[in-house]
Amino acid sequence: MEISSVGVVGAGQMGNGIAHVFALAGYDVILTDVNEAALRNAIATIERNIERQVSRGKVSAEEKAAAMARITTTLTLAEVGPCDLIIEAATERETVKQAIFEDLLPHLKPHTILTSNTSSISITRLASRTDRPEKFMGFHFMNPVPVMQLVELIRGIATDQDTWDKMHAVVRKLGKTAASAEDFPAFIVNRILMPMINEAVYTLYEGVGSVQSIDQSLKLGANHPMGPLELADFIGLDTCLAIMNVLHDGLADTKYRPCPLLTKYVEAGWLGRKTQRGFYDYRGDVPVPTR
Ligand SMILES: CC(=O)CC(=O)SCCNC(=O)CCNC(=O)[C@H](O)C(C)(C)COP(=O)(O)OP(=O)(O)OC[C@H]1O[C@@H](n2cnc3c(N)ncnc32)[C@H](O)[C@@H]1OP(=O)(O)O
Ligand SMILES: NC(=O)C1=CN([C@@H]2O[C@H](COP(=O)(O)OP(=O)(O)OC[C@H]3O[C@@H](n4cnc5c(N)ncnc54)[C@H](OP(=O)(O)O)[C@@H]3O)[C@@H](O)[C@H]2O)C=CC1
Repeated sequence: MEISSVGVVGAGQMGNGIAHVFALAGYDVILTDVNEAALRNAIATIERNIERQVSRGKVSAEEKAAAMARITTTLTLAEVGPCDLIIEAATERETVKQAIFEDLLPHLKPHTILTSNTSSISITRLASRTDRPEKFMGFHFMNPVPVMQLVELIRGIATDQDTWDKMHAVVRKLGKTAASAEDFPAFIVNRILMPMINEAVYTLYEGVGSVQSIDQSLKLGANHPMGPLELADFIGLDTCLAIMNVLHDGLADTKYRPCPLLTKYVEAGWLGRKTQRGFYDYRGDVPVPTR
């Protein structure tokens, strides 16, 4: 069956980016969240980001209007159940994701494919709690979704070939490129990226460099578009810590232990850009390092 309707659960920075690219590619999108303000902010963000593409001549005004008209929002999770494809993009916590899939089960169509945008959590374990582990896989977009070319596709132990092929076809229709990963903690991108970010936080914690010198070193010395601390703030420090914990627990190797300074920032509620404060303070005109 052709996929035409897509349900996106969680309207944070990833959920809004995912809704954006699917709507522009011609899919009907229903976006849901537990938080009404998150839904309102998501629509405003999508509008702004597509307008940016219009102003750069990448998208026409007609395409923008058609894409915006394809997105609806709801606070009722059950309403996304009948979609052909569901992408869960809620907070990086296994209990949250399990509860979402459990609540969705009675409302699904028999053919509905379930996916998670998780950065690190076991696809096989999430799938095993549903009635369709063969129609379940990891569908991992990169941030910012409208800009980044890669989508990591993760095969759970039970994912069948038809589901796998269908998601590859969806990635092609989005104009993006798929990378295949087996289901081990944090898959490929975050298995490599997050220990680097964590090491940057240790470098700060041990006083080897300041926020500014660490970020400048990787930007000018290794040609990274963002420094690792700037990138951590961009991803969300809660998400970075959650991924490190999955690596640490799942691979049982002390080389993945999260830096205590990262934990401290998260405990303070300084989660990066989304809360206006992290390794930088974003409340003024320009970001100011907090250490
Ligand atoms: C944690 C996980 O599970 C996995 C992850 O996602 S890890 C994080 C992966 N992401 C990264 O590593 C991002 C690293 N940073 C970058 O690549 C760049 O800094 C960046 C692309 C985010 C911004 O690039 P920049 O050159 O500083 O900014 P800017 O010039 O404003 O933007 C570049 C282009 O993207 C567009 N853009 C930026 N954000 C956008 C958005 N949200 N929506 C639409 N377009 C956007 C801009 O309009 C611009 O388009 P043109 O090329 O047509 O001019
Ligand atoms: N940030 C990144 O760079 C990337 C993140 N990811 C992954 O994407 C997912 C989302 O991350 P991100 O968008 O950054 O996180 P955000 O914190 O920006 O957004 C998460 C959203 O999910 C909402 N939410 C929480 N519980 C539920 C629920 N039960 N039902 C519906 N919505 C819920 C939150 O609401 P509230 O705020 O009220 O709790 C919030 O609006 C995570 O799994 C993350 O690991 C993947 C790639 C990159």
